[in-house]
Amino acid sequence: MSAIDDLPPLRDVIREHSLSARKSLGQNFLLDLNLTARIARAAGPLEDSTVIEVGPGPGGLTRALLALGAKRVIAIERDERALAALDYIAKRYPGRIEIVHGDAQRFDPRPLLDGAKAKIVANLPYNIATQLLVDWLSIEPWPPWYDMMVLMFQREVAERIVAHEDEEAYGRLAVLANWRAETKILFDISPAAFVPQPKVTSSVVRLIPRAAPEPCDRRMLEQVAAAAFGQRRKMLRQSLKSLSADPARLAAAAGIDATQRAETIPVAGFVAMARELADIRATK
Ligand SMILES: C[S@@+](CC[C@H](N)C(=O)[O-])C[C@H]1O[C@@H](n2cnc3c(N)ncnc32)[C@H](O)[C@@H]1O
Repeated sequence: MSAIDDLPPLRDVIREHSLSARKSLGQNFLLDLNLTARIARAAGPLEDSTVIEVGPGPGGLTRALLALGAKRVIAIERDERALAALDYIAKRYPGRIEIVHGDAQRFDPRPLLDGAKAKIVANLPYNIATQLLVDWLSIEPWPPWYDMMVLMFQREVAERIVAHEDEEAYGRLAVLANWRAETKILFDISPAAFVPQPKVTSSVVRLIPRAAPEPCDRRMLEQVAAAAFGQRRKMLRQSLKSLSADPARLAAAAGIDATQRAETIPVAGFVAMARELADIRATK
């Protein structure tokens, strides 16, 4: 019997289904059900929730979500071998889990949600984790179809998500993430908890989408952040040249001193510059 349910230990499931981890699928399995329960609990009370899980693998996190009362888990998995393995969970929690075979990068859960908000909870495959997050933060129209994300990343990526100005990890990802969501690193998980062990520590990050982020065109924001951080050691009057013939004026119109560098500008400053850029483009 396991720590959270009456199902077999994950090591037995992996052995029975020959689920040796594949690097190409970013597979590092978390076999400690106390830890998967800690991640599931970080998503708050689950009783009325529909949870989207990316990459359930042998099902450690899936089991925790269901044991803690998630009303429904929609799990999308690319690895066919894992689909067969997950059957034991479907039998234990009839009607509460839907397993979708496919690529999370092409998966739109909206038709399955009937307008209700979901939570995204996942130990993401590290090779596509950042891109998945950017896609979820770029959803239009905003607010999106989820009301919370609890996601595991490599520690270094987690730091780039939650960073603020004047911090080393501050960059394009933090601007997008903190513009659209409240972000927080909740706790770390050591490499020793995974099979196989990754080289680096992982962190669980919670993102709660803002209902009304400061209005601006997301693509303009991305362009300003890309130009400014593309030359992060340069002053804005230099780094924004690719966007505007008069970058000092663009910054000044947004209330920003163009002798500053990208890393010192808060998200609100990027938003103000994105609005000015949109105005300049509109009057051209
Ligand atoms: C880091 S493992 C996590 C497995 C499990 N949730 C756990 O915590 O032990 C990532 C999982 O994502 C799956 N995966 C990889 N690429 C995927 C994709 N594009 N779409 C859906 N699942 C994917 C892998 O097969 C693997 O099961």
